[in-house]
Amino acid sequence: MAEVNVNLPGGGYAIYIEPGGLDLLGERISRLNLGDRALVVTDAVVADLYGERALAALRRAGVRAGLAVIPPGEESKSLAAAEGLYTQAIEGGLDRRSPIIAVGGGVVGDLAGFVAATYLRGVPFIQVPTTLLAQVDSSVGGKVAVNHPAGKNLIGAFYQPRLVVADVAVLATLPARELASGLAEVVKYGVIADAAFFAWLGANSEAILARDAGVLGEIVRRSCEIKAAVVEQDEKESHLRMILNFGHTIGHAVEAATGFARYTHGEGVAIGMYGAALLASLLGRCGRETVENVAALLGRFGLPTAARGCRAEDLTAYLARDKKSIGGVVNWVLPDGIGRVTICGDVPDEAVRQVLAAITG
Ligand SMILES: NC(=O)c1ccc[n+]([C@@H]2O[C@H](COP(=O)([O-])OP(=O)(O)OC[C@H]3O[C@@H](n4cnc5c(N)ncnc54)[C@H](O)[C@@H]3O)[C@@H](O)[C@H]2O)c1
Ligand SMILES: O=C(O)C(=O)C[C@@H](O)[C@H](O)[C@H](O)COP(=O)(O)O
Ligand SMILES: [Zn+2]
Repeated sequence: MAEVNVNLPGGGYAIYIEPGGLDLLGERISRLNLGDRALVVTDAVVADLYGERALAALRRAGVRAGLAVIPPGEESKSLAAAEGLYTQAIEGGLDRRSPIIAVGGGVVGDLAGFVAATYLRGVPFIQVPTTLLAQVDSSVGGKVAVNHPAGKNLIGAFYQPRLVVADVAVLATLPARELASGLAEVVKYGVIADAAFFAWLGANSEAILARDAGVLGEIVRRSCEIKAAVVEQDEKESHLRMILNFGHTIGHAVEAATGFARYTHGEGVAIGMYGAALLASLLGRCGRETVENVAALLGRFGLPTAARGCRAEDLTAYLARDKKSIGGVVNWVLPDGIGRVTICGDVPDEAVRQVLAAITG
C-alpha cells in the first residue's frame, strides 16, 4: 500500500493507493467522523461492476448510502445531470455532514465534486477513482466542473476531496483505450516534472500495457506525488499550477471541436502535448529530439498525435476561451526539454497557425 498526502491550508487529505481499497472504503470514511448517510455517484458501467461492493463496504461501516447512476460519457458533465443529483441528495435526506462519494472515472468525479461543492453550499466529498486517468489525475487537486457547449469545464470550482481511495485492482476491467487515455496524463507528468519517470515509462511500456499490478501502482503513486507537490504550491492556479495543463490548450479545443465524441480526454491531451512540443521547437525553446521523444512514447501507448477530421480554424475559436488566457492572451505551457516546462504568454499567432496546420493536416 502507498499513501500520498496533499497538504493544504484549508485541510489536507490522504490518497490511499492499494489493490482491494474499494472494500476498505467504509473503514477509511469512518475515520473522518462524517454523517451516517451518503450518496454514491457512479456511472452505469461502474455501477454494474463495482456498485454493490462500494455500498457493501459502506454498510459494514454503518453508513446508509443511496446510489445515483448517471449515463457514462462526457455528456453527463452537465448542469442537467447536476440537477438530477441535487434532487437525489435532497430526497435521500443528506445534510451538511453527509458525504458525496464519487465511484468512477473523471466524468463521475468532476460532476459529483461540483455537486458536493454546491449542495447546501458544500458537503464532504470523497473520491474513489476507477479509471487510470482518475487515479493519476482527476481525483486529486480539487478541480470540479461541468461543461458548457462553448467549452470544457467552463462552470466549476476548486473543491478538495476529504479522502481519495485508489484501488488499482479495478483497472483490470478498464477497456484498453481508457488505459491509454490515462497514460496520456502520466506522460504529461514526465514531460513537465520528471525526466527519469519519462524514461522509466518508456523502459516499462510492455509491463504497463500488460497491466502489471506493481507497475501500475508505481505509476499512480509517482503521478499523485507530482500532482500533489504542484497543487500544494498553487492550489487555485494563479501561476505554477498551469503546468498541469500541459497539452490541454489544444487538447480541450480538439475535444470541443469534435463534439466531445471522437476523442477521449487523454487522446485530446496526447494530441495537445505533441502540438505544444512542436510549438516549442518551432520557437527554438526545445530541440527536435524532444518532439520525437514525446511522439515516440505516445505512440508506444497507442495514443494519437494528430487530430483527424478537425479543421485548424475550428480549433482557433476554442483556443481563445482557454482558462489560462488572461486579457485575450493564451498562456501556453511549453517544454524546454523532457522534465521541465515554461509558461509562455508571448507566442506569435503565426507559430500557432503552423502547429494547428501540422496536427490537423
Ligand atoms: N478534475 C481534474 O483535475 C481532471 C483531470 C483530468 C481529467 N479530468 C476530466 O476527466 C474526464 C475523463 O475521465 P476518464 O478518462 O476517467 O473518463 P470517464 O469517466 O468517461 O471513464 C471512461 C470510461 O471508463 C468506464 N470505466 C470507469 N472505470 C472503469 C473500470 N474500472 N472498468 C471498466 N470500465 C470503467 C466508464 O464507465 C467510462 O465509460 C474528462 O471530463 C476530463 O475533463 C478532470
Ligand atoms: O489539475 C489541474 O490543474 C489540471 O489542469 C489537470 C488536467 O489534467 C485536467 O484535465 C483539468 O480538468 C483541466 O482543467 P481546466 O482548468 O483546463 O479545465
Ligand atoms: Zn487532463
